[in-house]
Amino acid sequence: MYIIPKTLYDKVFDSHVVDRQEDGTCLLYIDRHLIHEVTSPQAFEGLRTAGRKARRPELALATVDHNIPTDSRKDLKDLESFIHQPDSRTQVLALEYNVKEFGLSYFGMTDKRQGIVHVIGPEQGFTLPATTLVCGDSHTSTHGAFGALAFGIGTSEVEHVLATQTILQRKSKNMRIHVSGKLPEGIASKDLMLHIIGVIGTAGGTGCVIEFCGEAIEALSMEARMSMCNMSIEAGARAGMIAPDETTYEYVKNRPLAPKGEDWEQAVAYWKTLGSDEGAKYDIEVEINAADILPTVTWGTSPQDVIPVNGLVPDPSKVNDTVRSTSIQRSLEYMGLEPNVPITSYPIDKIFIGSCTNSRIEDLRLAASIVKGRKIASNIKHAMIVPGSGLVKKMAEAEGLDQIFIEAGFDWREAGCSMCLGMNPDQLKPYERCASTSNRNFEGRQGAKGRTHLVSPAMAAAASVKGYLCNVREFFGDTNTGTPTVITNRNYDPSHDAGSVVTLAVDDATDAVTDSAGMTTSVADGPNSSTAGIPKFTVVSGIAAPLPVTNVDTDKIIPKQFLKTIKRTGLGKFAFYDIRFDAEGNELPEFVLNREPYRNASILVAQENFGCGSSREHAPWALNDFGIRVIIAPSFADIFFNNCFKNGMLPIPLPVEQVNELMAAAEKELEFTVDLPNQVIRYDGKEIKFEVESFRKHCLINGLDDIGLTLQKATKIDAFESAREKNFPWMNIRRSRARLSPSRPKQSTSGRSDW
Ligand SMILES: CC(C)[C@H](C(=O)O)[C@@H](O)C(=O)O
Ligand code: SF4
Repeated sequence: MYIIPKTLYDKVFDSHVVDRQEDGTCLLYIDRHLIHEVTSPQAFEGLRTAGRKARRPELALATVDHNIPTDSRKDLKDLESFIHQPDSRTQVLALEYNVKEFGLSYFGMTDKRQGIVHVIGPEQGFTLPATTLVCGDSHTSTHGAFGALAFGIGTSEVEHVLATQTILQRKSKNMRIHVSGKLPEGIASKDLMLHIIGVIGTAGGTGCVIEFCGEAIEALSMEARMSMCNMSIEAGARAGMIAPDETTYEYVKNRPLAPKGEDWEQAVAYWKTLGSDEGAKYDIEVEINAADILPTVTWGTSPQDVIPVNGLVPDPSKVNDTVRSTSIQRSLEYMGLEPNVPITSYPIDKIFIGSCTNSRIEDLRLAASIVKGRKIASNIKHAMIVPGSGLVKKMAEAEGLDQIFIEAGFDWREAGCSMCLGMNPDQLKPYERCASTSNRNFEGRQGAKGRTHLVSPAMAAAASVKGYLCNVREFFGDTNTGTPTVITNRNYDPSHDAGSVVTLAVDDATDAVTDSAGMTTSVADGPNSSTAGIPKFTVVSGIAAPLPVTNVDTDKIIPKQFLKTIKRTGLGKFAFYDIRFDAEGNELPEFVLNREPYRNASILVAQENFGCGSSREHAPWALNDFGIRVIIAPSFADIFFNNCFKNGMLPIPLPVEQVNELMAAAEKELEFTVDLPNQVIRYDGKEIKFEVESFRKHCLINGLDDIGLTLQKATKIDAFESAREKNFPWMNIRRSRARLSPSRPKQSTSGRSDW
């Protein structure tokens, strides 16, 4: 019998399908769910309002990371006095309240296992090969480094997963990025990934799951693989994946939540079958030669704006494409750069080593190996090291890395997202230039008018010493300063840390099943399976606003400071805040939505890759609240596209020529009618047909809440779960009553951090 060869992605996806509809929409089982304070309050509120419970609370792990200050916690008494920003505090307290009410495991601020969601998942062995893992966060792609299918979701989907332990998904395309050869000395996986994004562009992976493979990938450590998969989202992909191998098993083994004993043997035997089959088909293939990679930096305001560190700032006058040339011009103005000047000529003000891309122990070791025995340059105003988790911090301190950094002049911080997105006090001031190991260099990302250059940890460390972006490889041959020794102390084993020991009590298995079965009965029988929910969408007529800009990211649609709400409403007045208002809050007359008749637009016509970047559902909430119900563009970022449907909004992808026609009509202030039942846009006596998936159309027209629809399939989910428990016992997480986490702040109300 001929068996169709499958890719790694096909295998993991197919093994999680609970139900497949005729139009290809699948109900996928979710094995792991990470939760943080920013994208979850509205999801818990939704459950509460509908009287729903969390179906498998033990499969979720929550922590606080985005909002929290990274100041020393030595004097932390309570969250009220520690988190000064009221909205940030509210989100953190809301999570503490919610994890208790819904019975989820939680690492709060006094727990040393707290950290950035994408650092703590792998660290705890919560992330495992062959599993499906989601989080209301775009960088969930990080976990694909283990051969998991891991992707970011919106808040409505967080609610869906909590209620049903499943998610609605369509199969993405398979993309393979093969990296041959060996990475040259001093070149990190961050350089490689920035180079790849420069090659394929921020929309290059749209609609795809990327599999990274080849000699250079196999040689990477798990930390380095995580940095690559983490930034797959910056390449527009739904997820990034790397087939598990001995490096993976070695990393996972003995982690607190990793399978043990016989389960471990069974798990590894299964993981070994996951690699893509010989002859498996990929929709897109990209070949990269590792030897071509130089230390890479970004010069602009999109992660695709990369050059090798020895390169010159690009010259927009040399670019024929006018849209591209204007966008380069705008980025250069924002970044305060002159064309044709070496990127190394600009002094750097701040250094940020941290974020879910580069805050793991290996990143810190590399940075320490560069700054050891040196001092930061006099023009550096502030250099921060922000470990990704309390355990990374502890490990680094055990190795003496903190002392190396402190002696060099760095500020040694507590774990959190920190200056990666500036939702907390760590921010750039206007016009400050930062060498940052984070993943996004969008305008205002690290602070209003702040200027971000994305680099590897070694490059950030080198910039801290020189005071400007420089080639880290100079440090390798620099006899005055000595060759950096890479610190490779691997003796510290987090699984031996008392704070992270997990005992699996046999009787807990019964608890989990009873919980689950009890809940399923209640959701299937009670009012909780009601399907009424979102506003109905049939025909929308109105003014269409032209926004002829590519790569409109969700940071631009709704900047970070407005993500601190615990509601879904009221964001319309903040939509496009930074390009709609000046620093004093006055409207900028040139912005389209500030002009008549576009202030009353219900339709937006935009360009490629609309809604890229962060998974924040606040972006469609803000547009919806402003009055926009339809967005027309040549392409959309996956998570944003999904999020629109969950809110009764219709994103319409059309070929670029048709979008341009509509753009011209919108500029003439013509009214459009978008008729969903007939799938047609009418304007100026003309018609343009559009496609929409039949299930999504059905839900929009009838205003159906897909949680209610999914709950009607509870019997199928039950059957899938039972088979899974039997065939893959190692995938379960069973709570132990054995241990409570140490010292919690008084108001820390969570009760289930007790695996
Ligand atoms: C807050 C969250 C929705 C967001 C994301 O999805 O990426 C954040 O982590 C970011 O990096 O912008
Ligand atoms: S990208 Fe930045 S803000 Fe987002 S999860 Fe990672 S560290 Fe946090």
